[in-house]
Amino acid sequence: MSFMQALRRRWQQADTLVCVGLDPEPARFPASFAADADAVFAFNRDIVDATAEFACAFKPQIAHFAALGAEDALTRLIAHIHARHPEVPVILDSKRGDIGSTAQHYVSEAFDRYRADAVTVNPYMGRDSAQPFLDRAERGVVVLCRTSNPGAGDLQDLDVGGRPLYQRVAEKVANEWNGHGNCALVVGATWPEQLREVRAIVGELPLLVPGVGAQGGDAQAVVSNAKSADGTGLMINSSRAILYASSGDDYAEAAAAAARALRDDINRYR
Ligand SMILES: O=C(O)c1cc(=O)[nH]c(=O)n1[C@@H]1O[C@H](COP(=O)(O)O)[C@@H](O)[C@H]1O
Repeated sequence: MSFMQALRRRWQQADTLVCVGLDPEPARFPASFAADADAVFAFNRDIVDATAEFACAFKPQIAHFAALGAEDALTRLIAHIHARHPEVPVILDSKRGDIGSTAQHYVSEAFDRYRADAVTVNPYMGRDSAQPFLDRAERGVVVLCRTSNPGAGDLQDLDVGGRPLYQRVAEKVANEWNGHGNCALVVGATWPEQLREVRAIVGELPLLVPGVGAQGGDAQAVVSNAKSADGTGLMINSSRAILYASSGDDYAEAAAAAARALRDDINRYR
């Protein structure tokens, strides 16, 4: 099953638009992990098992693993998700983009080494840098459009022929890069107005929306501005607010409660 099929099925069957972000920071793990040599895997596994029923996708962020030399933990974590929660697709957040010959290696990294179902991609280098990802029709390609950070507008709002660059990115991806129907866009929850504009441009294209929780984005504003016509179309990501909901022994229950609360909050406005 392709990433897009799995995502749509998950939206319908589990009735959730929550993407659970997996951004390990060992300093924030509960004290019980201090002596665990495999803490990065074990903590994330527990979070995954506790939150899977509320998740339309999991999104491990690669730098959080690579900086710790924990690539092996990432490999095993994604394998664990596929084995135990095969209905929940995995988006590897690596924001790649390079000349085509190098991009091929990033494609292998995401899809063959880590076995992710989708990957985040930076469009700055243009179509040929994204093409090796786009060619893997069964995998998702989630392209940065209007990111959640305070400086997003520095480049993404630059005027390009009377329209901001991020709107051009949205148009290009929806109309030119999506030949295999495997594209999605990243638009931050911190920008409700831009979410509305992007939704108007891209029709039913799925949007990955990070920025609720720790970055302060508002779920109601996201849903009312950016849901698709059938009340889906969104992967609303929260990482730290779920992962570190409690630093006590109840970390897994607290993560599940946070994911459930976000799901319910989102569903109230769909
Ligand atoms: O591509 C992303 O996932 C992403 C894009 C963006 O515009 N903003 C953004 O925060 N992210 C990622 O989404 C996650 C947000 O984490 P929290 O702020 O803890 O929920 C991090 O892994 C970021 O790297």
